[in-house]
Formats: sequence, structure tokens, C-alpha cells
Amino acid sequence: MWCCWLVRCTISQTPGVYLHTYLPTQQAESHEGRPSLKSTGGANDQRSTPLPICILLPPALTRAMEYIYSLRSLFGWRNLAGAAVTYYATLAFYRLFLHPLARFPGPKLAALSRWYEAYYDVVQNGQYTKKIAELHKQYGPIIRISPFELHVIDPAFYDKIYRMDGRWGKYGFMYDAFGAKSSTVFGSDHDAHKAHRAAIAPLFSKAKVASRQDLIRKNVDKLSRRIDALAASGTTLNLGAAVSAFTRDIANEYITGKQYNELDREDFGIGLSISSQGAGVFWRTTKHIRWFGPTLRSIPIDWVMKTADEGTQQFLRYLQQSEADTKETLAAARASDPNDDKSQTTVVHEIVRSKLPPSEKTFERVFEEIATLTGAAFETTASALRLILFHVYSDPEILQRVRAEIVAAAATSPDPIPLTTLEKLPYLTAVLMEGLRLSPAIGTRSARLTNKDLVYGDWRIPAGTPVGMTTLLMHTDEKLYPEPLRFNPDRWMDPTDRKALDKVYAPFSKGTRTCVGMHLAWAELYQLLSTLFRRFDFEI
Ligand code: HEM
Repeated sequence: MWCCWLVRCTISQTPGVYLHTYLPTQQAESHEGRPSLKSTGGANDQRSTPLPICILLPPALTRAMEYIYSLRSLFGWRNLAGAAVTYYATLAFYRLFLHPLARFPGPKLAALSRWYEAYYDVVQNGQYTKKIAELHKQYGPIIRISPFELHVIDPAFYDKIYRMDGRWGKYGFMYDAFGAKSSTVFGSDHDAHKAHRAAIAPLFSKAKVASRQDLIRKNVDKLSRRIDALAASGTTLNLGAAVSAFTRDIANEYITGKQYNELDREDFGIGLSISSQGAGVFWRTTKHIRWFGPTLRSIPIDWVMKTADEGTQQFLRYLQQSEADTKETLAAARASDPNDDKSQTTVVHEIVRSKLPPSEKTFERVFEEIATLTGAAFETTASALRLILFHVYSDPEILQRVRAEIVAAAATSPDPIPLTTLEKLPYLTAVLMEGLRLSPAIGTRSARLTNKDLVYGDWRIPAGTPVGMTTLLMHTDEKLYPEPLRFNPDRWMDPTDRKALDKVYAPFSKGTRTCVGMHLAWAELYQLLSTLFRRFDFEI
């Protein structure tokens, strides 16, 4: 039963608005058999019978309603189902046969829909990288891994994508899920990234890092004292959690100037490490289900605190503290004209001092930069430390060799051994390089887009296509690294062999988006590991 009355308003010749009420359409079928709207008052009656019902609808809206009504027959379930089938069939045909990437090899399911990747990301808990390696064996060195993206596994192609010249954007699909599009690390746009990076990069130069050795040393000494105390009391040490706390204390103080003293906590703030490691699930899910992350983030923190486990609570408390600290530092930096006080070396001061426009210096953007920079600094360095510690303490011969080298250097150097001396020790350096080969921070591909066509062999990759490689796969390519999963520092001992691998060894990536914090990370690895190897024995 048609149960609503349509009301149409007509602006009369004379001033004033008159309302005309129409009958239900069943009562007013037109001679064409289509429903029509029939005036009770008649077209000539307009001025004579204004109705008391006061719903004023503009003519355009009324026409739209009439139009929608006339379309109602289209919205039956059969028509909707038919439209959906036609839409998806056309889309599938386009993606498989007409899309600019249609001629690239790869599984048809991946070419059809991103749900193929979602299956490995979400259901298989992050196994798409492994699947991509298998697909390359089946389809060759260049493959289509989604309707929109290509992946290459050939090391000879690495420096064609990851380079300094040209314009290189990041692929928003991969990075936007972190919800920090205006940060240096996750921003996609080439020009915006260049400006953001220029503002913070001076703080992370090799010279600047060298001038902050006291900060790293202070934390190496603190961790050593804690290990001594735990050993004296016969307590088992969670070295993995301890090195996470070490990287957090350094990064927080280096980046924000604030001390959070995680190394002083009895459990080394292990909950924070665990929740940082868990961020991958959140990211992979949000990549495919875009509302997932924003919805979780919109839940008031106080609610989450009431129900969350200890690790999540630690993480949220840290975020709240970091937010409050950033607000305070930003207010101080703005108030004191940071150009006058160059001793203030925090990212906040660097941004306030920079040439960025005021719109890029708001609290929201500054905090996005702080949160992502510290996030990029914590578990990346900690994972490399853990992997190296595990392998060195599992192999007495490696431990003995590296320890002998450090002890010999200590005999002829000031105490503590300066960073510049450590950097010249060949075996220690080989141990660190081997660790970074197997722990290149990012287990997934890093797709890039450029504004020109790229050429790979006989293939022309259209401009604007996201195309990436996966460092982990390149670092475990057995043609480059025989017995790739073996921890073998000797592969780096011959300078000629090492030089030959220069172009394809990229734990910090290369090109415009290479790691900003690499000098800081190297310094942490050198300082902490040289002390631990020299002073401590651990049973794993
Ligand atoms: C062993 C430790 C580290 C490793 C292996 C590592 C690795 C990487 C890699 C592979 C990238 C490129 C990411 C991409 O292509 O999407 C990257 C970018 C970045 N890293 Fe690191 N990183 C480490 C430590 C650090 C530290 C300590 C900091 C902070 C101080 C940091 C800050 C950044 C930033 C800001 C970027 C983005 C650079 C840009 O897009 O311009 N990283 N890192």
C-alpha cells in the first residue's frame, strides 16, 4: 500500500507560497499506465486553495523525489542483484584484460581483487611476503601482486627504484593505515615528504649523532649496572626486554629531550615492547578494512584503560605522557624563539625553527612526527640487537673472535672506546652488518611510485604504478648470499666481496626515503654490543 502523501509547492505568480497536496498514486494512474501525480485542486486552482499543511519543499527537491519515486521499480532485489553482477563482471573483465597492468604475470585472483592479499595479511597473519616469494618462483621476476601493484625480485633493479634522483612517492595504500599521513615516514607525496624530512634531518646527521655519544654511553652504563646487579642476585635477565628499554630511553631523549627511564623499571617496560610488536596486526587489518584503525582510535582512552591488559595500558600511558610532553615542549619552543637558543636539540625545536609554514607546525602535526619517529626508532633497533645477541651468544667461536678484537682495541684506546675506533673494527662491523642483513626492520615490500614510465627488461611499467621490492627477500637471495639463513659475519670480511654487495645491501633502504635514523642506530649497535660482548657471558 502506497502510504505517503507527496506534497509539492509551487511558487505562485503573486507573492506567497501555495501548497498543493496530491493524492496517493494508486488513485491516480496516468493513461500511460505509469503512476502520476494528480492535483486535488487542479492546475488552474493554484491561488485559490492554499492548504493548511505547511511542508515547504523547494521545486528541485520535489522533482528529485518524483524522479526517485519513478525509479522505485528499479530497486527490486532482482534488479539490484543484476546490477551488482554486471558491475563486478565488468570490473573483473577490465582488471583481467584491459587494465594497464593486465599483461603482467601473476595469479588471476590477485589481479582481480585486493582480498587476495587480505587473506594472507589478515587470515594468514602476515604471510604475504612469503607468498610473494613463492609467486616469483612460479611467474618470474616481475609480477602483479594486486589489481594495482607490481613486485620485482631482481636485485639488479633495486637501484632503479630506490634512488635519489627523480620524484618518488610512497604507496598510500600501504602507509595510510598508520593514520599519520603528514609524518616524514608515512607521508606519500614526494614534495611534502621532502619538506618534512628537511626539517628534521639535520638532527640525525652523522656529526650530530657523534656529538651525542654521551647519551648513548649513559644508557650503556645503566644497562651494564643492571645486568651486574641481576647477576649478583642470581636473577634471570630478560635481555630482549632490556635492549628494547635501552633503545626507547635513547630515542625518547634524543628526539624529545625527555627521559622516560625505562631501563630503571623492574620489568624493563616489557608490556610496551610487546604492544609495539603487536602493531603489525593492527596495520595489516586496517590496510584492508579502512574503518578498523580509526574506529579503535576513536574509543576514549579511559574506556580502553579499564579493560585493556597491562601491556596495552603501558602503551597508552606512554602515549598520553608523550602527548603531554610534546605539548609542553612545543609551547616552550614557540615562546622562546628557538633561533636564539640553539642548545635546544629536540625534533620539536627543529620543526619550530624550520622553514615549514605555520600550518605544518601545529601540535597535531608535530605530535604525529614525534610519535612516528620514536615508533620508527624503538623496535627496529631492538630487533637487530636481539638477533645479533642471539647469534653471537649461540656461537662460541664468533663470540671469542669479536671479543678478542674489542679487547685488543680497548688496550690502545681511551675508555670508553670512541665510536670512531669501534667503526674501524672489521670483525665487529661484519657482525653488525650480518645482523642487519637478517633483520632489516621491515618484513614487507616498500612500494614506490614515480611520474615516469620505468623499464624492467622487456617490461614497461606505466608511470604512477606502485612497484616495490622486499629487502628481506633480497637479503636472503642465495645467489648473493650463499647459505642465506646462516649467520656468517665472514661474508663481510673481504673488502672486494663487500664492495660487490654495496648496491644490494640495504637494511636502511636507499634513495629519497632512506632511514633518517641510521647513524643513530649504528651508534647504538656499536656502543652497546661492544660493551656486552667484552664484559658479559650469557647463557641462552
Ligand atoms: C636498526 C635500526 C633501523 C633499521 C633497520 C631501520 C630501517 C628503516 C627502513 C628500511 C626505512 C625505509 C622504510 C620504507 O621504505 O618505508 C626506514 C625509514 C625511516 N626510519 Fe629507520 N631504521 C632503523 C632505525 C631508525 C631509528 C633509530 C630512527 C629514528 C631516529 C629511524 C627513523 C626512520 C624514519 C623517520 C624513516 C622514514 C624516512 C623517510 O621516509 O624519509 N629509524 N628505516
